[in-house]
Amino acid sequence: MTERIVVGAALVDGGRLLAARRSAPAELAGRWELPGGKVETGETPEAALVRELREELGVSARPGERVPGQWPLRAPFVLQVWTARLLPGSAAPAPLEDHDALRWLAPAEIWDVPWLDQDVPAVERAVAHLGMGAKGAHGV
Ligand SMILES: Nc1nc2c([nH]c(=O)n2[C@H]2C[C@H](O)[C@@H](COP(=O)(O)OP(=O)(O)OP(=O)(O)O)O2)c(=O)[nH]1
Repeated sequence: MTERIVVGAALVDGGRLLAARRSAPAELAGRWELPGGKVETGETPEAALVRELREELGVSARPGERVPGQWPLRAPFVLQVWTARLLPGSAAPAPLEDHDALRWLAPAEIWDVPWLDQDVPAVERAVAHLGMGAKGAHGV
């Protein structure tokens, strides 16, 4: 089966990472994820990221670099993560679709939310990549 990419944004502003709580489907609702979504045919992951952040959060964002690695989701999907920043003049993020809460997490708060299980390694890598690791914060 051909792999399909879900892009997740490690959206950072003021040294904090945005986490979004899913409102659907039932098996994912209440858990936290990196905002994003499926890359469509003919679309680059970066373009998908910008589109999804506009649709889901109402923001104007620019993608940064890819966080190395990819993480398996329900087949055929795999999660890839890009860093992202809000463009000057962007609206503040709002949970317009798919989510019912948003939080900007400071480094010491990254593990305060129940991330989707499959997102945990991706968030770990993103946080390390961004230099946001808080000593002793995870699993202690
Ligand atoms: N956006 C996002 N989706 C994730 C993450 N982790 C994870 O397991 N998923 C799953 C949830 C969904 O089954 C799938 C992404 O689909 P989605 O519903 O967000 O994407 P979409 O907006 O393109 O949705 P669709 O209407 O085309 O189905 O990947 C994550 O960190 N971010």
